[in-house]
Amino acid sequence: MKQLHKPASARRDEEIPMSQNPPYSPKALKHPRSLPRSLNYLLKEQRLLFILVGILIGSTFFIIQPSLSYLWSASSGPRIPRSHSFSGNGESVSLYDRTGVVGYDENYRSKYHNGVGRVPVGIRSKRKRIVVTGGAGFVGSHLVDKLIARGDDVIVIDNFFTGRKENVVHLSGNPRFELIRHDVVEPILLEVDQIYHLACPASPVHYKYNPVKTIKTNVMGTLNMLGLAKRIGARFLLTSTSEVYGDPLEHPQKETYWGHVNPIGVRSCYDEGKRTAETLTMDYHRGAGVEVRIARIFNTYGPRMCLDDGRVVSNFVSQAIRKHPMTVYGDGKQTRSFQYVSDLVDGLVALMESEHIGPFNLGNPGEFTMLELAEVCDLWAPSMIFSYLMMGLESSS
Ligand SMILES: O=c1ccn([C@@H]2O[C@H](COP(=O)(O)OP(=O)(O)O[C@H]3OC[C@@H](O)[C@H](O)[C@H]3O)[C@@H](O)[C@H]2O)c(=O)[nH]1
Repeated sequence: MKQLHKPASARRDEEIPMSQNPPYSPKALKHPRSLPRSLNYLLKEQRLLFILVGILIGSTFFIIQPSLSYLWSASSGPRIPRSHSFSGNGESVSLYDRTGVVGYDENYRSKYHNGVGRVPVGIRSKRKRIVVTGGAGFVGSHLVDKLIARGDDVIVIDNFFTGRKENVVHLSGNPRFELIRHDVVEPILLEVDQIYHLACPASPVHYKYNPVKTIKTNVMGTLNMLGLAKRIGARFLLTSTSEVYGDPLEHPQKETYWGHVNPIGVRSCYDEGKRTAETLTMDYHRGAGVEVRIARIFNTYGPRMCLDDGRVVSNFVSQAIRKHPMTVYGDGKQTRSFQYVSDLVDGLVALMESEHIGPFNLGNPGEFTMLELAEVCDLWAPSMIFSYLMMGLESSS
C-alpha cells in the first residue's frame, strides 16, 4: 500500500534499469532516492555554477533598482524636490520652461526617452532650490514667477501681512512650487541653494502700522535667514532699499554714499531696520564666509500692487481714477525714479547670479519730481483705468 503513494519521481526511479543506477552506498540509504539524482543533475555541466551566477545577477538588480527608479522619477515625477537640465544640440533645456507644467512629463519622455533609454546620470545638472521670503508679495510673487519659469524649485515663505495668496495662486498646482505660511522672525530649517530675502512691509503705510514688528522683521528675520544660509551653505540676497540713504545730501546716490538718516523718526523702523540688515549681511559674509548680495531697491510699480498700497504711484493713480485731489506731500519738488517690476526682478536675479558682493542700487536712472508725476497721472487718468486693469492692479478699497 505504501508504494502506491510514492511520488512520481520515485516511481520513475524504479523504472530505470539497474545497470544505470548509481552503485550502492550507505549515504544513498540516508536520503530519498531522488536527491542524489537531483544533485547529480545540478552538478552536471556546471549547472549549479550557472544558477549561482543567475541568483547573483538577480540580487544585484533588486539592490540597485530603487536608486534607478529614484533617478527616473527625479526627472519626471512631481514629488522629487530637485531635477535637472539637459543639454540637447548644445542647447540647455529646462524641465518645465518650454512645455509648461501640465503634460510636461509626456512631452519630455517622448522627446528624450522614447527609444533612447534613460539619460545618463553624468550629463544631468542640478536645478536650483530657492527660497523666497515674502514671495507672496508684490515684488516677491513676480520674482517667483521668473524663477519657476526658469525651471527652479521655489519655496515661498510668507506670513501674509502684506503678501496675498492671490499673487501666487496660479502656481498652486505646480509641482516645483511650495508655499509655507511662516513669519521669518521665527527660525526655519530648509535645504536650498539660494535665499532671496524680501520679507518686510515696504510701503510707508504698512511699515509704520507696527514699527516694532517692522524692525523686528528686519533684524530677527534677517538674522534667521543669514543663519540658515550659513548652516546650509546657501547664497543669500537681501532686498534692501533706497531708503537707507535717508534724506540724501548727494544726488544721485552711489552705493558708496553712507546716507543721511534720522535714527529716531517714524520711518526709522524701516530705514534703520534695513541698514542693520545690511550690517548683519556683511558681517555674516566677513565672519562666516556666507556668499551675500545686497540689492538697494528704488521705487517700483507694476501689476499686483494694491491701489491702497500707500506709495506715491498707486496713490496718485487711484486718486486720478477716482477724480480725487492728489496728495502731494511737501513742496512736491522731491525726486524719485520709478522702475517697472519686471525690470527689478531681472536685476535681482542678475545680481544673485553675479559675483558682486556688497550693496547694488536697482532703479531707473531717470528721476521725476512728485509734481511732475502728479501731472502725468492727471493727464493720463482715463487711459490708466484701462492700463491698470490690464496690469492686474487690484484695489481692496
Ligand atoms: O500720496 C503720496 C505718497 C508719497 N508721496 C511722496 O512721494 C515720494 C515717494 O514716496 P513713496 O511712499 O512712494 O516711497 P519711497 O520712494 O520713499 O520709498 C519706496 O521706494 C523705495 C522702496 O525701497 C521703499 O520700500 C518704498 O517705500 C515721497 O517723497 C513721498 O513723500 C506723495 O507726495 N504723496
